[in-house]
This record gives sequence, C-alpha cells and structure tokens, in this order.
Amino acid sequence: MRLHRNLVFAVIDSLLNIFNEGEYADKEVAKALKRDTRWGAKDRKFVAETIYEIVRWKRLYTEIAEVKEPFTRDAIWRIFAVWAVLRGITLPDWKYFENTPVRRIKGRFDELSKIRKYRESIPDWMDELGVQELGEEIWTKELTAQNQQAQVVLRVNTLKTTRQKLRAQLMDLDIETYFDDNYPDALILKERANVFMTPLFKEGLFEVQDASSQKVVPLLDVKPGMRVIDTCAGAGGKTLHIAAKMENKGQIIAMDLYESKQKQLKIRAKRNEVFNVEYRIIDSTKVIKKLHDKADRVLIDAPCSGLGVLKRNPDSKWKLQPEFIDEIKKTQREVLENYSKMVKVGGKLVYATCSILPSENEKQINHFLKTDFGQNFKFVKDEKVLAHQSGFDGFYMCLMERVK
Ligand SMILES: C[S@@+](CC[C@H](N)C(=O)[O-])C[C@H]1O[C@@H](n2cnc3c(N)ncnc32)[C@H](O)[C@@H]1O
Repeated sequence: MRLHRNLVFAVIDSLLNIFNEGEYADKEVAKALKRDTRWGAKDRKFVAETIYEIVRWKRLYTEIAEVKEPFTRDAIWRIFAVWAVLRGITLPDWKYFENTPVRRIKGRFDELSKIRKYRESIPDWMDELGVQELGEEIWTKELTAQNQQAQVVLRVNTLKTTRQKLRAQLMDLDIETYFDDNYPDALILKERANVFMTPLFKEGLFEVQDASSQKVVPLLDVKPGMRVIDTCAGAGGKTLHIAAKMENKGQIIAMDLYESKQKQLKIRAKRNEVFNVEYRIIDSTKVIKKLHDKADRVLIDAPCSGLGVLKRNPDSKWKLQPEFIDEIKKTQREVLENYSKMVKVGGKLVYATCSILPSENEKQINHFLKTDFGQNFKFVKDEKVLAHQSGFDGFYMCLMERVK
C-alpha cells in the first residue's frame, strides 16, 4: 500500500479532533470524507478505516509510540507511524517519518501484547470491571471479538420488499450479501460498502441494523392491531422493525426524552413508509401515567454503557467513565419500574440493552422482579448475546409477562 499525503493529512486532523477535542469518531469521519470531492471509493475507505483503526488501538499505539495526552501534532504522526509499521506499510520519505524506530516499534508491540489491557487497548478501569463482571476467560474472548471490525448488516423493510428481491437488487449494484436464518429479516454484506449512497436505501427498502439488535423485536411478539409502546425509541431502529412486524396496523407510541432523536425517527419512518407511529416526548410523569395498564406490549430498549457495541463505537473506550455506568444503572432501574406500569394484565414487556455486563442486564431484571410492582410480572426468558459467540454485537434481552 502507498500512502497518499492528502489522505494521511485528513486522518491526522481527524485524530487530533477526536483525541484532543473529544469529538465523536463517526462525526469526524463524516467530516473528513467531505474534504475532497475528488476522492474515490478506495480513498474514502482508507480515510474512514484508518481513523477507526487508530481510535480502536489508541492505548496500544500510544504506549508503543511513547507519547502522552494531550497529543501534539507530532505525537499523532508518531502514532500514525506505529499503525503503518505494524501494518507492514513501507514509510515514505516524508519529514514526519524521519527517524521512525521501526525495529523498536515491532519489539514493543511483541512485549506489550502479553498484557491484555495493552493488547486489547482498553483503560485499566474497564479491564478490571470486565473481569469482575464476566470472569477472566469470557472477558478476554469478548474483548478480542469487540476489537474486530463490525460487519454491515441490513434489516430488510418487509413493508416494501422481501429479502430475496432486495438481495438481487443489491447484487445488481455489485453489493453481495448472504442470509443467516437465525436473523430472518437480515442481509449481511460480504464486504463493507457504503449502502447509504444507494437508491435502494433512499427508497426505504432497508435500514442498517446489527443482527443482534434485530433479535429484540421478534422477542416482543407484536401482532397487527396491537398497541405497542417503544419507551426509549431514540432514532427508532426498533420502532421501524415493530411497525414492519405489525404490517403498519395498530398503534405504536414512540417515546424518548429528546426531540432531536425523534426528528430522525420521523425522517426514517417517512422513508420506510411507516404510518402507525405516534410520538411523545417524556417531559413529565403525566405522559407515562396516562398510559398505565394500556399497552399490549412495552419495549424498554434502555440507555446503557454500550459495552456490547465497542466494535461499532471504538471511541466509547476512551469516552466512557465508570461514574456514567453507575448513573445509567440507576436510570435503568427507574425506567423498568416506571415504564412497566404501562403494560396491561396479560401484556408483555421486553427489557433490552446493548451491554454485556450482568449488572446492567439480568441483575437489573432480578431486582425489578422483587420490587412491589415487579411482582406482577413473570420472567419468561432472556438471551445474553456475546460478540465472541454470535459474531455480531453484544446484547441482552429479556421477556416478561404481566400476570396480575
Ligand atoms: C439504546 S438507545 C435507543 C435505541 C433505539 N431504541 C433504536 O433501536 O434505535 C436508548 C434511548 O433511551 C433514551 N433515554 C434515556 N433516558 C431515558 C428515559 N429516562 N426515558 C426514556 N428514554 C430515555 C435515550 O435518549 C436513547 O435514545
């Protein structure tokens, strides 16, 4: 591989913003890709993937490069040089790479790779937490899986097409996909491609949604004509899936704290030709109280640490703080207690997170089922999805039924 100056400059600038200014990697990548309209698909791929790779391996590369935060521009160049050397790329004779200690880089890599927190490139506290929650063996396997590049998975919009038809149309655009019958609405890309640029996406024939996330709505077991409340709907990945399963019939109430997320959901709903969603912002307890005992199905896709989706959001490794996880667990307990009240007797409740920590998952359920209101529910089943077992995101989902 030959390095091109303007592409590498784009990577360096983005990394400075992500590491020093706390910008989000996905936003910086999107910004970087707008820098030069003459870049072809390969150039764009290089910029996006290199930024993500270096964000993912930040701790390891920083240790090897022997630089400290906040990084100078020079330090970012040294980190970049480490990435290039470990990739086997011959460094060009640019001034930034003068005196790069190629042998020392390789030696330090071998040495640091013996220690998990460096090898897998994560903060000390996160490594300790993972071991404490999952045990040494599972945490080690899980971390390795979470450091792989995520696959691109589509959820076919069954309101508008079928998996077979969409697969053939994608093939016409040279985008090859395959099925996995564990995920009946999914098409998995054989190679990464920017599917958002295709006319098929603009026509609303699919959404991008990880395979593990696609397991949540089937567990909720919705039927056309029901009243379903999606309490933490966000930008609506699962709301749209619910609508498809309900064949646009019945009522979905999509709630969230934030209007900005709901705006995105409205755009997506229009593109998907989803017509049965009503929107509510949770700006007071009244919004919930009015719906007590009214829903056939309630989904709580709870806010969480996101420790199941590090492969998709590698910068979370550097942004997450232990205090945030403690806070979010309190929110999880509150939403379980408050939103479960909207389920009618005989109705079903699903609690889901994209975390792999038992303290955000089954332990929250055990706690809920012991609360005064939780005792009205029966545990039906749950699924703990680990990335190293599924090959997709880590997730948790639990089905409960209101029996009294
Ligand atoms: C895991 S995300 C939801 C993802 C979304 N369901 C999807 O499938 O695309 C969690 C959402 O919960 C929202 N949230 C956080 N605290 C909340 C609360 N107390 N009540 C309702 N929603 C909340 C966040 O704004 C965020 O959109």
